[in-house]
Amino acid sequence: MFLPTIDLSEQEKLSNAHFSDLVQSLNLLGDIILNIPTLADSSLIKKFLETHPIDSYWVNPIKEQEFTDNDSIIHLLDQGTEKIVISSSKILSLNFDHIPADRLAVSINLDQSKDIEELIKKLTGSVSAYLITLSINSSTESLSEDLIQNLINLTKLSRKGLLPSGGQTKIGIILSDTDNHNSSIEIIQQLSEISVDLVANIRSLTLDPTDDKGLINISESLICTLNTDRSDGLFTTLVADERGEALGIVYSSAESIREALKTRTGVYQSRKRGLWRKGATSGAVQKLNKVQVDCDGDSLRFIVKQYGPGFCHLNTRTCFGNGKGLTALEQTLQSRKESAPPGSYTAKLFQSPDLLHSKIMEEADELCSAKTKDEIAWEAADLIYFTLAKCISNGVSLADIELHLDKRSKKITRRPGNAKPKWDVNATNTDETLTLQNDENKQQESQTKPVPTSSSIKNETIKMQKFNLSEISVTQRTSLLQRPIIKSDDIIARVRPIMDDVRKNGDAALIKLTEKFDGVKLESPVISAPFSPEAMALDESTRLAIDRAYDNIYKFHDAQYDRSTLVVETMPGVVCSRFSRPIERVGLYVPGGTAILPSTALMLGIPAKVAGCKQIVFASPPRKDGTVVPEILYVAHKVGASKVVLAGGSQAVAALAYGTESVPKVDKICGPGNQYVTAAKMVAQNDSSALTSIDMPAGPSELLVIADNTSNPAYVASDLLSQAEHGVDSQVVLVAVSLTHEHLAKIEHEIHVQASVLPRVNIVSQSIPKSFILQVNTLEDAVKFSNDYAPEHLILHLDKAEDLLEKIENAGSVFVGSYSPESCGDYASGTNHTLPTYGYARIYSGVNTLTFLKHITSQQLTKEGLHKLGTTVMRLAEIEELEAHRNAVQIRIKDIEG
Ligand SMILES: NC(=O)c1ccc[n+]([C@@H]2O[C@H](COP(=O)([O-])OP(=O)(O)OC[C@H]3O[C@@H](n4cnc5c(N)ncnc54)[C@H](O)[C@@H]3O)[C@@H](O)[C@H]2O)c1
Ligand SMILES: N[C@H](CO)Cc1c[nH]c[nH+]1
Repeated sequence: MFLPTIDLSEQEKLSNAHFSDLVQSLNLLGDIILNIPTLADSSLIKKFLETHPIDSYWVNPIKEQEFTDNDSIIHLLDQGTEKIVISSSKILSLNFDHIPADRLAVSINLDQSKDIEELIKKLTGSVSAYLITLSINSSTESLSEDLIQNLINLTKLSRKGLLPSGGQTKIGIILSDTDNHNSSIEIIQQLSEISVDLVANIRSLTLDPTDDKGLINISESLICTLNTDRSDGLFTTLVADERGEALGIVYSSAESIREALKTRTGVYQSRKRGLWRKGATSGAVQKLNKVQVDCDGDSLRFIVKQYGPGFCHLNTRTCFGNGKGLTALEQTLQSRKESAPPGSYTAKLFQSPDLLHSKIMEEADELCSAKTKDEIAWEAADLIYFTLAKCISNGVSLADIELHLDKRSKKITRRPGNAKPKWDVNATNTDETLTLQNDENKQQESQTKPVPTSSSIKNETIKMQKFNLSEISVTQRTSLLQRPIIKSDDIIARVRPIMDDVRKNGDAALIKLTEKFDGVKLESPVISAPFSPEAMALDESTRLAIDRAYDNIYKFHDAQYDRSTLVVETMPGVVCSRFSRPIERVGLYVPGGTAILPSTALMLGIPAKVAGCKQIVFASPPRKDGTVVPEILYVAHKVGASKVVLAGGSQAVAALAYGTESVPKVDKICGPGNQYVTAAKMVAQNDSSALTSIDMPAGPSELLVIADNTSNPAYVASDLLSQAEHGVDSQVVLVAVSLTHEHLAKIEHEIHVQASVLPRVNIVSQSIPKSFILQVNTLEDAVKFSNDYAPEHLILHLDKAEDLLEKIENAGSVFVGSYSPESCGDYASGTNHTLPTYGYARIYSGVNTLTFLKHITSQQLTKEGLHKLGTTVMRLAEIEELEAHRNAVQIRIKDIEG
């Protein structure tokens, strides 16, 4: 057909209603070429598009191009230009290798180019269109046979293969005699037979069939290129919606095409009733968005926006029934927006932007944690539902979204794709970004990574997500109970080679890995007792605080140790007993990644000492100067530790499990830590050759608070923040029991205000939004949720909080009433702070004195006792067909009985 051009330097002159009308109709038919004088005049494009938003355009800088690099070309392509037209001389002198062929067109003047065949051969595969200027005699009615033959040769040459992304090279002919249009329809037809287009300026085009100024009629230009093998001469026409989904099949005639292009509505040719203006009687009218011709010119596709109940006369969306998937969801959401049945959840989402916000965040988070194919599809469906609800409530359709996607796909400059600091899961833990391969590069990267600062986040409200138990489904409740999935397999795959390295290469590996992960080059990885007084020197107040904490923790853990032997005579002459013995050698891990925790040294060292472990070895990541903090060394000294290993993560766990030249192998490894520490403990426990056990999985800190209207909002907020500050992966939960709106708002306000001034605001501003408030109506619901969640810490901010204790089934440690902040348990009241997380409180206890003990049973039978029990034992051995067992009793019984 033709490729229309518009000279943007003339747009002032052209801007009138007739011109706009023409532009809109040309936009229905395909690409429009925008001529600008030079690349420096690209502002003309912006100005034009502001008043004439067209879907797809090429840019043709028509004067000799003065650029020496192609930055301005890339900029235009990034902005949405479909193709840029470059002159043949420029395209050969500059390097356009990194611009896809699809986006480049070449202008060639046939009279001035000496060896056009050679040129086309050179450019094949690098460009997708040629605009060839021909000078022909203005009185020529049609193109000469020679010229046509010449063009056929060029066409064949330039279309030797298909383009890299499919399709064939486009060829447009610019006739240098632009003022003679009389013959143009014939020429268009001639050219279309060899699949070449005429390039025609908008000034030479018209929509008016009665126009006698010799202009080219747009509708006739289209019609003359179509062919049909139907006996009725009609063209099969596929009608599709804005997203390309087929609505039905109809027919078009020359007359209906003229009408459709003129009115820009769906007009077709009914085989029974003649010209058919779709929706004229039913109201289901169509706005015409595009008219496309198929690859061999015998059928059409009309892209339309369908109004009314649907395209089909049966009132369905399409002649093939109603849509499904995204289309159906969009329709449902749209109809809920217009009129929702009572109780509709979707309608509620439309009315509550906060709820919608929370759900989108929640679903995005769940999608990130999903692992299996099914889980991912399920979570993605949830996220799409809530995302589309947000779109529809704001008048955004799926087609609008797809338009953006298509626009983006045109960018040839790729964005770096980094996450914003707020969402960068590695932003606060530089260690996390390290991988086993390419560690050095990554380490540099992580050190320069921006971490959100208090000033960068102070404008955002730091708030938890909010749910109401009475409004969520059972599945949603279950998902609230889940912690972010631990990617055990991935992490285990990371820690195994580290552990193998330490196992094989001992101290050398430990020193190397400490340099790699903690950035410290050590001479020796171990400090041995007696520790130097200078290395554990403390100021008075610190020493007193540690001593006070030590005494309380010691007192409570000592009281747990029942040193007596349990003796039970199960029947006369049969005495069974049980006594405990300390585990001989224990390794105690004290975390030191995001915060150094001497309190953990107390929590692990004291019960080990109380139990009487003979060898206590601490491990903790060293400080940057290669030392360990004096507080940890002081505690190590107080509990009688023999060594402190200056290492963290999985390498420290491996050294304790297998031993190295300077680290003694231990029998049990205890202590909390990040995912690498936890995974390494699990690997060590499962390696029978290490013969090592562990305490439990003690991962990222957790807290659940149950609060009623008697609670103090400031206290509640302070408790939640105290655990949220541990790490970006900490999770805190507030179960609000019939809280008034005002009370809950006060707590939320306190959370934001207190969080904003914390030194670790960068951490809480990430962990708090991942945490949630659950509003419940009754205390029973609150306790049930808490028991199902099995939190590491549980705080009861309730009237008569102590009465609730008997109902608590699963929790690591409970804090009763408003004067029992969790921090007391973290440091000094006496209970242990190394507690099960991830819901393991269902099955594990926190660290206690028994953690460091094992129990041995013993028994002694008298002659009479054996005589009495003998027949029972022999019969059971007989049942199991274990003759030697039976015999060991019988041989004695025989003697006893003589
Ligand atoms: N559940 C409990 O009882 C309890 C008690 C105290 C602390 N905690 C938790 O313990 C955790 C402590 O974690 P942390 O990171 O601060 O200290 P950490 O000592 O557990 O881990 C730091 C070490 O991790 C290793 N590491 C880091 N990135 C690595 C990578 N990419 N590959 C291999 N190894 C890597 C390094 O060797 C580093 O020394 C926190 O989540 C905190 O909430 C839990
Ligand atoms: N709350 C942590 C256990 O999850 C322990 C701790 C150490 N220091 C402060 N707190």
